[in-house]
Amino acid sequence: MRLPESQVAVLNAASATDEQTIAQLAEETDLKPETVTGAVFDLRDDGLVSVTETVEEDIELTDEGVEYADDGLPEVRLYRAALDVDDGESVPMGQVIGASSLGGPQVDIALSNFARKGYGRIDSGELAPDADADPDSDEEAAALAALVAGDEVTADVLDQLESRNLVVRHERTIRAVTLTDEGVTALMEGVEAAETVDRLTPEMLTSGEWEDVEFTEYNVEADAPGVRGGKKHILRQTADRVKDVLVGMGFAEMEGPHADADFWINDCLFMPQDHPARTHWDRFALDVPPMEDIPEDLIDRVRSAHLNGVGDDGDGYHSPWSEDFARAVALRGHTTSLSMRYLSGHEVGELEPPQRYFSVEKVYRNDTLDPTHLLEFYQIEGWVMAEDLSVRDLMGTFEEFYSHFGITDIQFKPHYNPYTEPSFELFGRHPETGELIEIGNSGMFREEVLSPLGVECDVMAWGLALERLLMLMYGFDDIRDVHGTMCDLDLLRETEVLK
Ligand SMILES: N[C@@H](Cc1ccccc1)C(=O)O
Repeated sequence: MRLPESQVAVLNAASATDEQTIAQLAEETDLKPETVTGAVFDLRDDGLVSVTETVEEDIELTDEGVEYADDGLPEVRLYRAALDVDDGESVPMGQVIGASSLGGPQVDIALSNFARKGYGRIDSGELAPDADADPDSDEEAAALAALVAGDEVTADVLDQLESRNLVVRHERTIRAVTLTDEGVTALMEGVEAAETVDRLTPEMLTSGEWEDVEFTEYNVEADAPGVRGGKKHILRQTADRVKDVLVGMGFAEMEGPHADADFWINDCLFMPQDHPARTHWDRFALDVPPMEDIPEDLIDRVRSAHLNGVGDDGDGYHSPWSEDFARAVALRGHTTSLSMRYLSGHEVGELEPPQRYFSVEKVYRNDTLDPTHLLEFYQIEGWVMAEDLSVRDLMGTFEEFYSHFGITDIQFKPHYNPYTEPSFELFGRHPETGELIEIGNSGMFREEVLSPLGVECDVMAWGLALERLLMLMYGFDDIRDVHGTMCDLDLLRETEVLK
């Protein structure tokens, strides 16, 4: 039998009784591992060898992990320093930190693990080490040492180390190769290397030799470095998908300014001017001239709703209402400003029911960045204007919308908004953590909102969080996995948004 040279080498090196890995065969044949892999696949396809694959996990200490393995965990060092400073009593934190020779971010790391791991209490600037704590039996320290020594550690402590970024895990496919009976027979009958070439050269072309050579077959299964081109961010891809779904449900898209007058962002929504959300704590005010282009008659009707309410038995806020305040420009904290612009007729003229509109756009809030909050995020805004709408219509719309994303267990909770009545929040269950997370807010616009806008029928409306939808779809639990410097590149590269 004639086979390509690399296959002959592998076949000779393989054994019918002992499994050999690609690495072992590469060593024995002096071929590159990828060449061996290619040869092995070809031999397997010809029935001459059999291959079993197992996935193994490689655990590697990060630089920080190596450092702690050498110098000790920061919390352990802090504990020992606390004992040194004072035998078991409570001591000022600054003094202990000074004595511990911990510096920079390690201080925070030490403090945050100190109490968690039972090394003592931290109380108004004092550290009280627990005399009974035993740093010598610190599980995490022991696990780091075991990993350095190449020993096994339990899954629990490994998870802990991974969550502290002290280790990273990689998966590796190990292929073990043995000769089949046919392989043994072929070897006994004699296997010779056929001349094969894996590339065409100019010389072969000019000499005409190319007509006679045997080409190595392509091995499309060989391990190869991944090629990564640019691609749309999964958030953007999901936004596009949301737009497709909503257009499919009969909605038209709204557009409008990111920086808008408070009038559209808040006043039209019957948000009292002294509402806490309207202070500089929550919004990003802009130092730009006030907005001129607001219909005067609408301003009059909104002012009157705030002062006196609407209808015969209406009631307003009876507190001052300032037009200057309403014209001031800020970054929108929700895209309900767009809904106000459209419902008022200011954007596309007066609208006759039924109507459906949506937007998938950015909003800005002066929140504190954490795993579920960003300062800028995307809202899926929407509303339906029609006669005789009910909360049942609203719920049904959400059920239909989310079902397009495979989410079928939405929960509803009564809520309060100054501009809707009734109102409710939407929750979805996180596929990994099992937690219920808030994914949106909604309701039926109240009379005080609709009447000044000149709308005479019902309007149901909502604002849903696009990033939260993504969390439910892809199971990550920190929004910073998809944004900013801490993002999870593998997640961003590998996640495919279904069309
Ligand atoms: N503006 C609300 C969402 C909402 C829109 C319309 C009606 C009711 C609620 C928010 O940002 O949370």
